Amino acid sequence: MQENFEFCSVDSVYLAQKYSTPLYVMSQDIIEEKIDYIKVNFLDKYPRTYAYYASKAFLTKAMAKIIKKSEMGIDVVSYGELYTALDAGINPDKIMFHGNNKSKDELEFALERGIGRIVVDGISELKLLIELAGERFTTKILLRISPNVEAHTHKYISTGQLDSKFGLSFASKDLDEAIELAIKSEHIDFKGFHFHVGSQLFDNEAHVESTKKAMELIKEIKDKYDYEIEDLNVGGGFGVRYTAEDEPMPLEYFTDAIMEEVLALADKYEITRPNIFIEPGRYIVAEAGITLYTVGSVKNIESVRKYICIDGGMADNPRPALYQAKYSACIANKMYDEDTELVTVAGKCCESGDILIWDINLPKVERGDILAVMGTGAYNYSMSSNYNKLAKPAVVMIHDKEDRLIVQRESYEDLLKNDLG
Ligand SMILES: Cc1ncc(COP(=O)(O)O)c(C=O)c1O
Ligand SMILES: N[C@@H](CCCC[NH3+])C(=O)O
Repeated sequence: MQENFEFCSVDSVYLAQKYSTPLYVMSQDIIEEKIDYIKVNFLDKYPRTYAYYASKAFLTKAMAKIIKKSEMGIDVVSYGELYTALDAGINPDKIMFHGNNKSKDELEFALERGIGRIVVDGISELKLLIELAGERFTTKILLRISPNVEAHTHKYISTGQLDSKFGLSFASKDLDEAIELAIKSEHIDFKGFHFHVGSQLFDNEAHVESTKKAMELIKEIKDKYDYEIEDLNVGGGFGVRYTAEDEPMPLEYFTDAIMEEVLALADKYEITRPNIFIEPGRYIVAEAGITLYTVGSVKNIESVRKYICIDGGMADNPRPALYQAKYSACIANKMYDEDTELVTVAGKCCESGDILIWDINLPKVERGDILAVMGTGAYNYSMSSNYNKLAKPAVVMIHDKEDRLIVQRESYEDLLKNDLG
């Protein structure tokens, strides 16, 4: 009897038949293992440390509920993410609100709901927030700094360099002005700084360099204003394995190095060690997800390339098109076939760039086979679109070998529901 690919002990071909394809499959067990790892290797290891899940990586009500029952807080960047987190019952105090262009409505909503910390991205946002807070609210804020460091990753997911749309540039006039304003304003409670240097990082240099700069800034503020900075949020960015060539480092390679700097510099500068926050997104969910597709057309251009075409593509996973991201995959119903051939996995959108995987060895593929793409838990569902009027796939959650539909497949009525004709 032929054996199929199992994901967390559940037959993936059975899932494809039960829920149809394309299908996102997430594992609650893997997500909880990752959260537990953060707890043991960071939160329990160092006092006054906090972890916030960067919900842009993957957010549904079921995911928010997993975070709610963990020790973690949640990072949101829009009204939509904030609304989802609150709807799932997350305590507003455990929400960190980010974004490089928060609207007046978003800020007002955050103030009214008593969101834990607002990460202010620039001087104009700070002024707006102070005005909105007025006499009615006092809110805790962090200032996002752009520490002017190079992170070794794709240009589009590098965020800590000088020329960046995020944060207040390190050692700039705007930053000096923002610090002074934040300290003097009675309507906000200035807690500290945030930086996020980039995503899918395999080395810790950018984090360490930025930590040094932030600690120096904290000392300068103590000297100049006799003001004690309490919080330092060092962002996320911890890389994961997508293919066998990737060599991700364990979380503590980043966090231990950051804490080492923080502790040494707090001693050296004779300042109180700040509370340290991290914000992992991809690290928690990427490897907890797979996507299942059905193979349709198979096209062989002799001596050039063999394409296998699937029923999804850049609409459900734009990462290969955007960042030349690489993925591994298998034919779920031919798991143990040893006779393989080199093929290219193409999506069904009307774009030549809609290629999910260039060059992968797979067993002889035929129409109707099920392709399982690994490591799609982060920035796939959350970045999906309806391009070519494709309906967004369903999401299934596996927990203790049981499968549960957590997001329904979009219907064609859904696609037209806001279209007034
Ligand atoms: C402010 C902020 N925090 C956290 C993250 C999470 O990053 P990652 O998914 O790489 O951990 C991001 C996204 O890159 C971000 O912009
Ligand atoms: N969307 C990006 C990462 C998010 C960056 C957010 N600052 C990716 O898929 O790799």
